[in-house]
Amino acid sequence: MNNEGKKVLFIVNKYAGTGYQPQVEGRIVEACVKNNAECTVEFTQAAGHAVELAEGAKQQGFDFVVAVGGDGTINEVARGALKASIPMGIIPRGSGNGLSRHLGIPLTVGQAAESLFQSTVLNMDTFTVNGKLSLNVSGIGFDGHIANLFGGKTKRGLAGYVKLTVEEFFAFQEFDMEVSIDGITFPSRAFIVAIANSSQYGNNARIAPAASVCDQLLHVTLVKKVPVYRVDFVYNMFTGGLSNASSFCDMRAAKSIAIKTSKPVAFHVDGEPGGHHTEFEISLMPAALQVLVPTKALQKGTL
Ligand SMILES: Nc1ncnc2c1ncn2[C@@H]1O[C@H](COP(=O)(O)OP(=O)(O)OP(=O)(O)O)[C@@H](O)[C@H]1O
Repeated sequence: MNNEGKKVLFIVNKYAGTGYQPQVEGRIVEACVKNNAECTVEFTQAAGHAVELAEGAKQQGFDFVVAVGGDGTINEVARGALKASIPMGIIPRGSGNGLSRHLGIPLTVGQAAESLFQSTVLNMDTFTVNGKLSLNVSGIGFDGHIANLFGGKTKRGLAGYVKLTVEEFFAFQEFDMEVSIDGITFPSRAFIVAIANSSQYGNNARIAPAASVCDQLLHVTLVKKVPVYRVDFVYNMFTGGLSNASSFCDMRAAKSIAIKTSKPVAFHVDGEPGGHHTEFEISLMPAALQVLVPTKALQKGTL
């Protein structure tokens, strides 16, 4: 993609990940100057602000917007970009960076900013859970429970996330539900129902190794409560080895999913808390979002 003379709006969430470093702005400006792009940097003032900024960008003459933050910020920018029909790029600054890792976007600010100028626009699938946009991985059950607890904490980051997960693991139980996948309904019981567009939550935890963001399919993984001594399950998740061969996993591909649980269960959308529901309507939006991905990553054919 030739970005010579392009006008770019960078939308920065200073509170994403482990905090803001002033050199972030410098790296962004450097990459833009090097590539003759005209750059504007806006900092989000509150949750939800990134949606507004992205939505207004097209009218202000920007060619594309760039989310600088974690999966929550990327989700907000995508909501605005979808409404305005403007392409978006990503500079990952979150704690897990699931979507960015899947898309092959470099994890350092300088390299990610530079990669925007050697990129291709991919028409990426997205989906909604009860009307809320999801780009990466959403979940019902234990991961939703953790996201709802974690969302209320002021001190975030990977260490805090791991601590909370371990503390809550023993008390949280599997739940009963009725699952409808492309119109076929069956009873099931799970600890987590992960609905994946990309392959991973973040930090290379691949809950749906076969997932692609442009296969026009959702990948649902129903996960049983795994005993703590089964460290092989965690090992397999981090090495991309989870499959239907595991007695703890039931993995399916789908165009539409509906779930009814026997009691209210917590859910999350791209890691952001969604509250508790008993009915979940999951709808695919094929090829809906224009995302700048590194051309090199696209050529590998694994996105
Ligand atoms: N200025 C702001 N003040 C408070 N919250 C903000 C502000 N700007 C954005 N937010 C909110 O911060 C939340 C967390 O952002 P984000 O998900 O990008 O970071 P993270 O949680 O650290 O990363 P990840 O989701 O990858 O772990 C989002 O829900 C977003 O709405």
